[in-house]
Amino acid sequence: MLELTGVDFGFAKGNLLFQGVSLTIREGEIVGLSGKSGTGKSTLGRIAAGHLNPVAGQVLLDGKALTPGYGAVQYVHQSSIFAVNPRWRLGQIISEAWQPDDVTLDAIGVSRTWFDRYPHEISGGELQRVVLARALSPQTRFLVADELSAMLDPITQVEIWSFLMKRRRLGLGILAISHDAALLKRVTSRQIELSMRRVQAVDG
Ligand SMILES: Nc1ncnc2c1ncn2[C@@H]1O[C@H](COP(=O)(O)OP(=O)(O)OP(=O)(O)O)[C@@H](O)[C@H]1O
Repeated sequence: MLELTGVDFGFAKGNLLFQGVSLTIREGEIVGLSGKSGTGKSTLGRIAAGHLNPVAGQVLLDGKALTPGYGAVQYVHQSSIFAVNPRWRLGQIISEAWQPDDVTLDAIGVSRTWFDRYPHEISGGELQRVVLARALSPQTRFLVADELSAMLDPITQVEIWSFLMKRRRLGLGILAISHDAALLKRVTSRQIELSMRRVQAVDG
């Protein structure tokens, strides 16, 4: 179980972006996170993945503090270009994490023919899929999917979410951050909304 308890965070001292945020994602659960632009959804997602430390509160994985560098919680952002080394070829970028099997690559829509190319030599949507493939190594137990499919065409979006829902049935927990209410309704079992300084349940 991935738990955030009483999390406060602010970029500037004395100016909190949000306060006392608690949320839980169980294995095999997809939780939706929505909220107005700038409320801190991506920031909360990065805290959940251990990329940022909260000012107060805790991030716990199975009741223990999240260990930096351990890949059990992966964060995939809408702007994948910032998440890759531009000097590395795509094959190297993916194999930094693991060697994905053909089933995973096909399901996500990643072609091995791209592996010799650099990040700027594929499209934004293709790069998004490469970053997702990299994030889904067998040791990944929770995925923070931050506007994961916003750059993708509707068919690819459906294919990727079908694959993620299969992985969910195998135990993957997902925090799905999105402005797309229809998508969240379709893929999540529970939704929460981040508004200034707090989080509240939308349903279930
Ligand atoms: N490194 C930073 N330093 C200072 N402020 C930051 C930094 N990163 C983000 N912010 C600010 O923190 C606030 C929350 O940003 P965040 O990206 O988490 O919001 P969001 O809810 O995900 O927004 P959106 O829906 O537009 O993606 C924004 O006002 C943003 O400008």
